[in-house]
Amino acid sequence: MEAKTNGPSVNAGRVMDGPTNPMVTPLLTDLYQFTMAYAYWKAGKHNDRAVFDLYFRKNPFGGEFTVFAGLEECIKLIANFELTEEEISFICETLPGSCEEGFVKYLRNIDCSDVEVYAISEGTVVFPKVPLLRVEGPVAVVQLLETPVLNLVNFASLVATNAARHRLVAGKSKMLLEFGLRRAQGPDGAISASKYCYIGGFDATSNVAAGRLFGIPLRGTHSHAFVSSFMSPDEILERSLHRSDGSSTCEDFVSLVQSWLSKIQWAKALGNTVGETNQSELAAFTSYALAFPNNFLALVDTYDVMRSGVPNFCAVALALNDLGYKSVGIRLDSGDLAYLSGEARKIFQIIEKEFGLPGFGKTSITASNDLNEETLDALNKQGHEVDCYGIGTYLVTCYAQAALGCVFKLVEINNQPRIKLSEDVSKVSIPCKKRCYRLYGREGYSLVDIMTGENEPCPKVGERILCRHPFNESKRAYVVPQRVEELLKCYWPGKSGKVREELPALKDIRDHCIKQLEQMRPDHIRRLNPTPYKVSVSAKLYDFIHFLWLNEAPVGELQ
Ligand SMILES: Nc1ncnc2c1ncn2[C@@H]1O[C@H](COP(=O)(O)OP(=O)(O)OP(=O)(O)O)[C@@H](O)[C@H]1O
Ligand SMILES: O=P(O)(O)OC[C@H]1O[C@H](OP(=O)(O)OP(=O)(O)O)[C@H](O)[C@@H]1O
Ligand SMILES: O=C(O)c1cccnc1
Ligand SMILES: [Mg+2]
Repeated sequence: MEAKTNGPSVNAGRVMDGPTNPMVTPLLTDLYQFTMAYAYWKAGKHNDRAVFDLYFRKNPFGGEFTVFAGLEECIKLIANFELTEEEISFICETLPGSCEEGFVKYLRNIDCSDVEVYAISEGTVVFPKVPLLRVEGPVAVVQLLETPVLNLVNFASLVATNAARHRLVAGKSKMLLEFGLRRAQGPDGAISASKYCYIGGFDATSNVAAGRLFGIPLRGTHSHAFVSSFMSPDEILERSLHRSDGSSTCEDFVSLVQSWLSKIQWAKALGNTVGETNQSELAAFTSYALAFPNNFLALVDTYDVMRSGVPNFCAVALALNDLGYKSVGIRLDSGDLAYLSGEARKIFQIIEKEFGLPGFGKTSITASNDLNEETLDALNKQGHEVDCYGIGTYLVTCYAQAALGCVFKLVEINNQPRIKLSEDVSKVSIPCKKRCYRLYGREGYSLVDIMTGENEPCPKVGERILCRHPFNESKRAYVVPQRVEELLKCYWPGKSGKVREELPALKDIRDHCIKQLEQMRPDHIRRLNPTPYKVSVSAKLYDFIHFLWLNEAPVGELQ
């Protein structure tokens, strides 16, 4: 998917590429956003100044943290938010009833030059109720943005969180490869998953288009088809291989491999356990090594991992070693990955000693096959020798949870705070245009996020501040922050004249995310029964929420 756009935007005097996916246009919204725009316009309300918060109510995957992602794409949408004549005609034909000419003129002129977007930096660890984006502007335009920005943030944050959770279970030292393209929900699901899994802490992807679009490292092995496509070593016609230093040429690499295989078969250290291996598999490995002598990695489970795949790999690796090449390793794609990785490791260590190959015991073992958080956790508990995981289906489809559930709620209009009530307290919105801070304690961990009204003084280092649960009167705590971080930064200044935050490079977003997770208190991010992170409001905002709540909630009458 090429990063094509409707053309660079000149909105607000800025030039910025459009979203990655050219389908992301102002029409990628729900019909009701356009019907409301028409009704606002009819009522002369379309330019009322509205403030909306984008937030979620519950962390995904039974956890207590979320990684925020998708911001760059939102800003690119906003920067390029203009309707073409064809799009305007389509909207007018589509709206129920007739569409007045004045509305057509209005649509011709809409853009986001008068919209302000404050957001938390992409890759930040975030929590329920805290706005990830605060979008302010003419109500009709901001409503049109609701659906696309939710679409751009929901999956991005969900899959980045899923990736981060896989990273936490796998541990820092393991290599994580995203293999999901074939199983993802369509092309955009796949491209998005590759991008946001990288942010969440994966090292590389197999998705070539994502590698090209975003500069994500590309990695891969080979498939069973490659192995089973060979019938016998006689098929290999070009058998010569230069030494790695170019000093000489081995004219018959196939025979060299065969001679190493028989040495392995006779090796006492291996207890004469290696019998006849599958020769078509050996042919496939030999052929792959001839193609990639510097990057030889073999999928060893096509026929029999221990009886054939591993000894065949070792024979080819030893032959490559004779010519000065270091092999990469093996991939296991079935069976008991804990057991097989342990057995393969033993063989590598024996070969290191028996044939004097320093480092061969550390040959890399990649595992794949329906892996997920649970299987990684089970492997850790059993003990294993896997160095690298290739993970597809469960990761990119977010199998454990279908959606994040971010919402976009009106919190102020024409400077009047608004609230949305609900029988379910967790669904009551937090009114007002707000500022949000993260307060850090003595040990360097963040203690609490606090939301305040826009004009309240900012919490200060060393000064005690009361942090209140937004809805539960008895839950409150004093905090003396050692560090205060303002969470919402200006990413699209509209006409405010403020300086726009730069959109960081993907690698920097990933580094930020990894650092954020390292700085979390471990009990917030553990898998089993994690501790909820505290999200609070200032005393003043608390009082105001409850004043507005009482004001808006009709008093019932008992009969
Ligand atoms: N030691 C282990 N502990 C827990 N789960 C494991 C372990 N080893 C492998 N698994 C998981 O068990 C499942 C095995 O799946 P399945 O039975 O479909 O595959 P298989 O029989 O190994 O291979 P295939 O049918 O593809 O040849 C996979 O999800 C895999 O990730
Ligand atoms: O298992 P996932 O996490 O989705 O990872 C990707 C899988 O895709 C490939 O094989 P594919 O599933 O296409 O075939 P196979 O299972 O029959 O090997 C690969 O060998 C992995 O098993
Ligand atoms: O490169 C691989 O091994 C790979 C890529 C995608 C899916 N399964 C495996
Ligand atoms: Mg599979």
